[in-house]
Amino acid sequence: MAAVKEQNAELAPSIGVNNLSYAFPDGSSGLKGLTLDLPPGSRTLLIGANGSGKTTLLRLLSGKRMAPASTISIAGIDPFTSGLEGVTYLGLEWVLNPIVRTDIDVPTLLSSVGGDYYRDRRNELVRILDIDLAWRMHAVSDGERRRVQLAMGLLRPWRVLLLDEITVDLDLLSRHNFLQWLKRETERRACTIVYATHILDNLAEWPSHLVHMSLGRVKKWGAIGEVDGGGAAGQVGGTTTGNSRLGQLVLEWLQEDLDERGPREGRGSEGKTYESLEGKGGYGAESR
Ligand SMILES: Nc1ncnc2c1ncn2[C@@H]1O[C@H](COP(=O)(O)OP(=O)(O)OP(=O)(O)O)[C@@H](O)[C@H]1O
Repeated sequence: MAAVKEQNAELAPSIGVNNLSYAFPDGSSGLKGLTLDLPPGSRTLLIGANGSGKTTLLRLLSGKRMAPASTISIAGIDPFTSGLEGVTYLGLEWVLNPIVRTDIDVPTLLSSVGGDYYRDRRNELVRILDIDLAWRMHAVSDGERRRVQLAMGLLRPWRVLLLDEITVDLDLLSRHNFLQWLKRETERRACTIVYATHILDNLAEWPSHLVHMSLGRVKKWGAIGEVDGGGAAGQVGGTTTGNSRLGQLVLEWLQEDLDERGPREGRGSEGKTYESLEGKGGYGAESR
């Protein structure tokens, strides 16, 4: 198992940033002299105040904004000039896509982004994100909608995932399960994650690297433990602060609620699962 993890980590893309400065079209300065070297298979948390430049950096890494030549390389390739395959950026624009507010059902939506092809991933994401296949998207809550969006965005097996806080609508247990799934992805596949977030609950064991951004600069970065002298895990999500103790308590409450509810099958959701739909000759059955 350890050997598999190491092999996956070696094959995953590295992310390099070399003295990157960026000015917005209006001339204002966005980033100043950033240098980073995030290793293959790493899970990096981008930490910084509102306006510190996290989104700007992620958009540059994704190739959505053009960085000066030779300042960014992903697996050795400039993402803007070479249009890298396998880089998934999930941020605000993606969240605002109107399709997920129309009167459309979940299986059709997932099918439209390759769900029938990536069947195992689709079923796993539906389970991990606790999605009800009977939902219609014009009549779900914000968090339910976000879960379906996440399943859509993560379905294709990305090699680099750039997440700009898109878990704000998830309840504590859903977010916890989602973050654990992301961690497993980096352990079983060759992939690398950069995640900008303000929500540090349940993240103690998650990151391999931290980047601290302030006013368009990187103030500190490195492997967790090097950056903070080994203290961040306790502060971020351990049992040393009142906030994380509260987080733990809420997590347990939600888990109890879920346990009381039991599995979806047989309660109010028409008993729908992908397995049952396929068994009844429903979605995707003919392509089996
Ligand atoms: N298109 C733009 N033109 C000019 N300035 C911009 C533009 N977009 C963002 N900025 C400015 O750049 C700075 C960095 O913004 P950015 O969105 O990268 O911050 P952030 O760290 O992601 O913040 P948050 O935590 O609030 O999401 C901010 O001060 C913002 O006002």
